[in-house]
Amino acid sequence: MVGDAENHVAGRTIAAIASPPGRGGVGVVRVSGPLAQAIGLTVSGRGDLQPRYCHFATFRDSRGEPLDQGLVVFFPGPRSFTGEDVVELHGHGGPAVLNGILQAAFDAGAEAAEAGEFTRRAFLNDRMDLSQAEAVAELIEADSLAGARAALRSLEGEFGRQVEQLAEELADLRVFVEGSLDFPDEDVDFLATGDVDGRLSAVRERLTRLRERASTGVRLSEGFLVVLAGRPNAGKSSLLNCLAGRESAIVTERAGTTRDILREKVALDGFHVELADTAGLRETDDPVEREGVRRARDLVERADLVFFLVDSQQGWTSEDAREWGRLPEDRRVALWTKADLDAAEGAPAISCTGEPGVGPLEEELRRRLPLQGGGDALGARQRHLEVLDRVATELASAAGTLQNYGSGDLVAQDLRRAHEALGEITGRVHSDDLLGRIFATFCIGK
Ligand SMILES: Nc1nc2c(c(=O)[nH]1)N(C=O)[C@@H](CNc1ccc(C(=O)N[C@@H](CCC(=O)O)C(=O)O)cc1)CN2
Ligand SMILES: Nc1nc2c(ncn2[C@@H]2O[C@H](COP(=O)(O)OP(=O)(O)OP(=O)(O)O)[C@@H](O)[C@H]2O)c(=O)[nH]1
Ligand SMILES: [Mg+2]
Repeated sequence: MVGDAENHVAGRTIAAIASPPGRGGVGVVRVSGPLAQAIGLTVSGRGDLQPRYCHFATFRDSRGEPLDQGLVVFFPGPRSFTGEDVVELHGHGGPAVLNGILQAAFDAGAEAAEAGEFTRRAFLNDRMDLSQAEAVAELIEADSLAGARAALRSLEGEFGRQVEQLAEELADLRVFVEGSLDFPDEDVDFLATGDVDGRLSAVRERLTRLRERASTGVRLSEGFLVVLAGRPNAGKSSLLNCLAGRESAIVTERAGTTRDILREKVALDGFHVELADTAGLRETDDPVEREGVRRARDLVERADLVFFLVDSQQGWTSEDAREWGRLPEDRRVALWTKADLDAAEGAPAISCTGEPGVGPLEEELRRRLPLQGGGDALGARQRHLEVLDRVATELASAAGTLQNYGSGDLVAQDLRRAHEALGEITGRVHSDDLLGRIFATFCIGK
């Protein structure tokens, strides 16, 4: 299905509390759809609403009982967030008041908005493409300024424009390659004359660059998972506490203290790093500890980085060697602990209680995690990376075929698939199912 406004008949008028639950200075009930203006008039008791103007009013319920003093704003479509008539009722930010105002809007003809429905309407009414709609959610979810900036770049349309540009270049290439298929008997090698090869490499390079910017954006919002693993008593929980700056995990001199996974978030260069303390790795008959070890091994598989802690007083044992061997090779870093007690060599050494502190661990984090590139990151989601990877695979296949003087048909097919996949990012090509999955993750009122 192709996303255009005709597909969307805005019959229903929707309403929801747009501000977060809880209490705040001000709270907003937002209404969108054909009845918005009438609802604004009814709830505010006013005779008229000047477009895009803040009116002071007393909001009343359907029996005429006063609910709140507030401000009402009317945005006639299409110059509104959703592209439809929108009314905002700004009241005091408490649950009783806002639920009362929302109920008054329902009584005047509105229906409850679904999660993300305002933004979904903005998309369906061509106010924004899908990457922008998703950036709205990224922006709201951002809890670092770097993450918010990346989301804003995408909200302003930067991601969508980059994708569209790639799509146009692919469209040109397709036209050329498909055109050449109509002259199979010509002597001239059409694919060679049009520099299809060169143009394709240029597109692939831009795609790689875009993938990097989007992947940094995903990282900014999702952060990194760093697992502290090691044999019992290595000092994992002490390290977690020290990095978190609070006594999060129980620390004792007994081996096998930790069983559950404990998580603490820290910030590093604008990125979130989630540190996970785990049960000491060993074979044991204790069923509780065994479950802890199982969970630790599971988590290691999902980690971006695993620190394997080794007690420098104990030295590197055969058990350490065995556990180290089970860790993912490309994501493991050995770390001597308790360096205040014993000088260790070979791997970076840290101490939670004395010299050299935990600086060497931070150095390793900076060395091993891709923390750079935040400056031009684009707010994006895992879904976008998957699409870009699919596009890259198709284009790699096209390039391979070209290099081997393979059939133009195959090249055309790969280009078509790549081109179509790109459309899933901006929503040029979308299904109701895709929209359903995307907007279900939004909050009500967004
Ligand atoms: N009170 C309030 N604050 C808000 C929002 C809102 O809906 N209400 N937003 C909701 O997310 C964000 C702002 N986004 C908005 C985007 C477009 C339009 C809008 O009316 N656009 C018209 C007019 C543009 C103009 O005058 O330049 C348009 O695009 O035609 C409004 C809000 C953040 N702050
Ligand atoms: N001197 C010194 N002692 C430490 C340091 N880190 C941990 N310890 C001690 O080592 C012992 C074990 O520390 P934990 O942090 O509980 O070790 P763990 O790896 O979490 O152990 P399990 O949960 O049993 O797997 C405790 O007595 C800590 O006080 C350190 O940097 N210096
Ligand atoms: Mg522990």
